[in-house]
Amino acid sequence: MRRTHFNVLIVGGGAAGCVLANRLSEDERTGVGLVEAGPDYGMFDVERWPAELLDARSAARGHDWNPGPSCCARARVIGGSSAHNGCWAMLGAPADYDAWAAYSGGSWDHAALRPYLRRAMSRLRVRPVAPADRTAWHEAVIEAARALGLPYLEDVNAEHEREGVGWVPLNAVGGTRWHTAFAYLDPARDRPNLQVVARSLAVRLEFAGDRATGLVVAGEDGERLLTADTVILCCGTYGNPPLLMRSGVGPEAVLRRLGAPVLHPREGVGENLVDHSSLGLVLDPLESLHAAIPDAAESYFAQTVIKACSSVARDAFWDIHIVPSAAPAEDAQGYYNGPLTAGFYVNVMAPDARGSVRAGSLDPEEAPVIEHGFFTDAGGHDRQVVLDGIDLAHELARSASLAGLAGLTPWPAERREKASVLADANGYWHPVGTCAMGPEDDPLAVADERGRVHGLENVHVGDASLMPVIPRANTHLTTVAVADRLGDLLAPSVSGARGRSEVR
Ligand SMILES: Cc1cc2nc3c(=O)[nH]c(=O)nc-3n(C[C@H](O)[C@H](O)[C@H](O)COP(=O)(O)OP(=O)(O)OC[C@H]3O[C@@H](n4cnc5c(N)ncnc54)[C@H](O)[C@@H]3O)c2cc1C
Repeated sequence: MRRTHFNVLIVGGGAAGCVLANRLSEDERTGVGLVEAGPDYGMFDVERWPAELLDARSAARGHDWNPGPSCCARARVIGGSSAHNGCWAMLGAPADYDAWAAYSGGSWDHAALRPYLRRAMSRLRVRPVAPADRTAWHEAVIEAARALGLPYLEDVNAEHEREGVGWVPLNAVGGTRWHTAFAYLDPARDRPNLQVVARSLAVRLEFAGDRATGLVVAGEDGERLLTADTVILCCGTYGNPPLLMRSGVGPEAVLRRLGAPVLHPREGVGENLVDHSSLGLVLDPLESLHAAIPDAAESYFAQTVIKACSSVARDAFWDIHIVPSAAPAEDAQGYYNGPLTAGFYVNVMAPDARGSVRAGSLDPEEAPVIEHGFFTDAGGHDRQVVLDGIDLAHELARSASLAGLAGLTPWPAERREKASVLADANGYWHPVGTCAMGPEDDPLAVADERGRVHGLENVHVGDASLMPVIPRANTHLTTVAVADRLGDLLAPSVSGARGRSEVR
């Protein structure tokens, strides 16, 4: 029988949602609902799952929420963006996680997260790029970086390593993207106390005072109400603020403009958006590169990473990721079917700039208004970092091992100007922070160290939007670790054994 009341309702079945669904349904007395706007293709099965979501070699775009700029991509499917991402399994520097202590009364730091990060790597079956898959392009990148004095990193995630070049670890089993729906949801699917409510768009939360009583969802049969003792928001960095705003929680002026009820004003909702900003250095693939990679679509597009320190690095650890790429161009539909391209993508890993996410309207299908604010920091720190990275990318391209594979295209000096950097800016697909953890008196903070939204009794945030500081890494592993730890922190208080209400 399909339930309509749950002890815990997890809203958003993405990377974090799948982890929390697993962890909180371990207690068979806890009725858990997992609401997902997109489809659920069920247990891992090569026949049932769309090939593009299984193919780990490139990020897939066929399940995107809204057509639009690549930097706003996010997937609408069980597994969320973990089901279409690049499978890079990277960790931040210990200092990144230690910086969370200031936002959590000391309870989140590297020591607290470390076991969860390690567990995420094991559950997601992280493995190195197999020697047989390594392309001549990426072998040449390693040689070029070493020639410039960057150390070769046997393990790009080793905690003591500060800079260097190495092969990227991937959460892939063979060529299959091993995302959180397979790693976390599948092992829990048979539990009678867990129900996946797919193709159901969360419209708004219903409140009685400070307590959420339920969630209105829109599905194929129209709108219906799901009730819950506790709600955990896992709609992602772009999805949580619009849902809260439609529900009457957010900056008062924004709620009024939207025409939403002003139930729980909270200025930080949707603020503090941060992603790793980036610029590209496009190269001209030479005949030798075409010959070396006759079918680029058959290989992992991004196999190596260069971690480097800029001239304004704030500690001894990298603040730049350079992603070397030799891959087919993206076509208009977002599929990688075009001719071979080559280049370096330079990413600012500890950016100062901040942006925001707002609901576009009260219509839950309308795309959110996303302002990344890339390179808008007043001090110009982020621009300096990216230009240092672009300089390094030029040096790499000129090196003996790469110059024979791809030619430099013009990069005129005007491109260093602020206006040009702003116009060319892109992201790295790692948005975090729009429902950030922090003390109640911090206007930018939205949730406490247990993810509970300030001012609300039973609404929590459980995903990437909770991160108060972006790690110097791709964000999937950290998101999974955050959700896993929240699972431990919240399990006792959400347990159905507490008898607040029966699962019906
Ligand atoms: C193209 C791309 C490539 C990436 N590559 C990498 C990589 O290689 N390595 C890495 O570490 N990280 C990568 N990332 C980032 C990583 O995937 C994210 O950090 C991670 O998925 C964030 O998890 P989340 O749970 O916060 O959000 P998501 O995984 O996005 O999950 C949110 C879920 O909520 C659902 N949802 C949203 N709104 C609603 C609503 N109103 N009602 C119901 N459901 C809703 C969505 O459909 C989705 O399933 C990439 C991201 C993208 C977009």
